[in-house]
Amino acid sequence: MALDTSVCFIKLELVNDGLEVVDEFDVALHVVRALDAIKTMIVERIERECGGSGDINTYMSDNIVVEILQIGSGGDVVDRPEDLQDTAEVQAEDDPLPSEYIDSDDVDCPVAIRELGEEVSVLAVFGFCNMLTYKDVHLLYTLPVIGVLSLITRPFINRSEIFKIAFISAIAYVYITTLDNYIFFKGGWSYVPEKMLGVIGYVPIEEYMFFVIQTVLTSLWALLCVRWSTPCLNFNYDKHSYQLIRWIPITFLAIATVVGYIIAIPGQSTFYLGCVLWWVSPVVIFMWYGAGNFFVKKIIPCSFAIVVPTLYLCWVDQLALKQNIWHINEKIMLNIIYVIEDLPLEEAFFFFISNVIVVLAGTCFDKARGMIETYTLEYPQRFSINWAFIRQMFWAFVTSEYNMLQIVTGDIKESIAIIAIASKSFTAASFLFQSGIRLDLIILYSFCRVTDDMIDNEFDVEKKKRKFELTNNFINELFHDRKSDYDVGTKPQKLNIDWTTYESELTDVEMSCFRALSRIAFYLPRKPFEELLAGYKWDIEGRLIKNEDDLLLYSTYVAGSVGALCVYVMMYRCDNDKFELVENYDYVIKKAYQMGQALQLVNIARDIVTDSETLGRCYIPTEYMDDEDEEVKILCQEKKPRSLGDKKLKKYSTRMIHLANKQQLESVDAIKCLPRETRGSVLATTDIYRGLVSAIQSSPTYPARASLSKWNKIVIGLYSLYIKSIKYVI
Ligand SMILES: CC(C)=CCC/C(C)=C/CC/C(C)=C/CC/C(C)=C/[C@@H]1[C@@H](COP(=O)(O)OP(=O)(O)O)[C@]1(C)CC/C=C(\C)CC/C=C(\C)CCC=C(C)C
Repeated sequence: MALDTSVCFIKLELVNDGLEVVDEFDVALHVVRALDAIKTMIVERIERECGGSGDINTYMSDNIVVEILQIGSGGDVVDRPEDLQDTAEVQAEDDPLPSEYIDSDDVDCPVAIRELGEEVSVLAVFGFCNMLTYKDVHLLYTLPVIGVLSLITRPFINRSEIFKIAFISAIAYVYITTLDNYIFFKGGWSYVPEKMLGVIGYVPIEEYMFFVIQTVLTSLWALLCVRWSTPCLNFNYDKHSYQLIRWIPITFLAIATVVGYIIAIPGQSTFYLGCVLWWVSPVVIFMWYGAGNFFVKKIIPCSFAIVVPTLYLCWVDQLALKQNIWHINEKIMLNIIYVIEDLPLEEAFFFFISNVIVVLAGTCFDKARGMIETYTLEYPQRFSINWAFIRQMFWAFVTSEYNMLQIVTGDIKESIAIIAIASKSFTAASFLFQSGIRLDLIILYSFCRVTDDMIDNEFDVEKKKRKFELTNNFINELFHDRKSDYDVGTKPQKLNIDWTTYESELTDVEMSCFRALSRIAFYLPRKPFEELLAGYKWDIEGRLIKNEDDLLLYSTYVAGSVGALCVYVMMYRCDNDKFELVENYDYVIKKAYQMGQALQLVNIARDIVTDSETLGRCYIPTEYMDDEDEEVKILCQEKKPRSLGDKKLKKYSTRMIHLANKQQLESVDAIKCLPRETRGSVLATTDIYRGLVSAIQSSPTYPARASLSKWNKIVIGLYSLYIKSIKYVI
């Protein structure tokens, strides 16, 4: 066995009123504690000499090996540490063993012990084998976990998340550094110098690294746990319960601060617990004030975000304690409860509470961002790393939701319900975007959906026309002050829309979608909405599609326009304000139109049968048909698409799919021009939708309404998000 031998001197003093052993040299004490043989011998010796009984805790260490070569007896003091500094063999040859020599079965290195009346001293040469250092703990147990989490969270990391993690790490660093130095200074923790890179103040360098490492690790994990819900769904508008949830925990935390301060007496068993309580509670009080209600609404994902890293870090800590990398002074702990072997309650509590702080700090950030994204009019600053935005974040954090208009969240809830029912694919895809983009895409989707349904599902032609007129008026009112087709605003403004006409003629759900759109319309251009309406008009008039130019024009109206609007959402809501100035903006918008066309072509290729059967519509270019009049009659009047036969239906759909593929191929590279954080998600969204192509083509007959299984959507989505997108993000 390869041994890295060292010499150390251990002094054990017998305290007069008992036989307590006081350590002066921590490292050596670890050795003593690690060795049953030494413990037994010392206790026997103490009992023989002093008539008392010793109580020395024993910790068997896997990686410290010791052989006891020499023991001083009575006044015969062995005082030659130099002799022992060489090697065990030299020591053994030079000095014949005294009678008290203890031969231990399971140790390899020499130890000499001497006694000085009431004082027992141990001179020990011990060896470390395969010993972990604090640096190794990071290299083996914390940094690889961060590496894995970074890979998993890569598509969801944006400037805002980086800013959040950096901000929390900086605060945690300053805050915990002070506490840690204080506890080390008061002797609460000690460490083995050989196992550290060095010390700054009272704290090892690796410990400073640990503050940041823990914050990053827990924040990345928390991101995976908590990012899936739209922030405004976690707002509490009930003032009474809001105040209870806010003040009851704050009262307890205030008491904990005072109690912690009182019991944090250096050298006492309550010192560690007291320090943690009085240091940590005030900061939790501050965060709970602004985000406690938000946290409670997300209690399940937040708990998961706290508990998993806490358990993991406890396990790593126990490992390090076992390896004697650091040591907690038993005198400053209650010493009653050990969570698991070697791990005292206070230590586990320290990890728990520090993770609570990290997750709660993230929640504060998410709540503030949620307020800003939901109440754009009240919080007009876009994300930017500057004082104006940070100030806005602070006000959004301290503001109680019940003081804000609840109808805003009500409208968003309606929009979420609409997308959830109408499209599983878009619902799933929406979760791939960060919360602000997700929210506005959902608002956009539901507006498009309800207006499209007004045309498709309304069988009374007059009513249909009236609803179209209302929508047209609404768009005109919304964009009346725009100077050009693609003119957009950068700051939200109060709108002068007379809602009474709409309220009397639209359903509640439609009203919600109209109101929700009106709140985000300031940064959207007018033209794509006009095109969308042109597409609806096409449908109302039952206009036929004569050729591929017509097909592309119709697709531009109903879907290209949507693609362009999606780009505006992503540009405005992304976490990079430079996107206002992107040079090739026109190019991206043109390509977004093309991508929209590609998806609409897939949609038409899939829905030949349902469009005919349910709506009496035909989007197949009539130039494809062998007998135009006959086939249009079958599809639009008789509504019997199957009578065309599978072969023909497949032929038409295949031609349209070819056109879709061409549009998709020509546009997909423009994804590179979108904000980085959205690229993977856009690719996944469009790929999931385009997955319908293989569903249509793999069916031997023309399917009624081809769809993808949930599993297939997941596989395509993950592949696009993690693998295919690499080309577009680097
Ligand atoms: C992730 C997410 C929530 C996205 C929302 C996108 C959005 C706002 C879609 C609107 C959909 C809609 C209802 C439009 C009305 C007209 C219509 C029916 C269009 C067809 C959509 C299909 O939806 P669905 O399957 O639910 O329709 P039916 O049940 O058949 O009635 C369309 C096929 C249009 C879809 C088009 C897009 C989502 C645009 C895609 C383009 C981009 C995201 C831009 C990419 C950018 C570059 C630079 C390439």
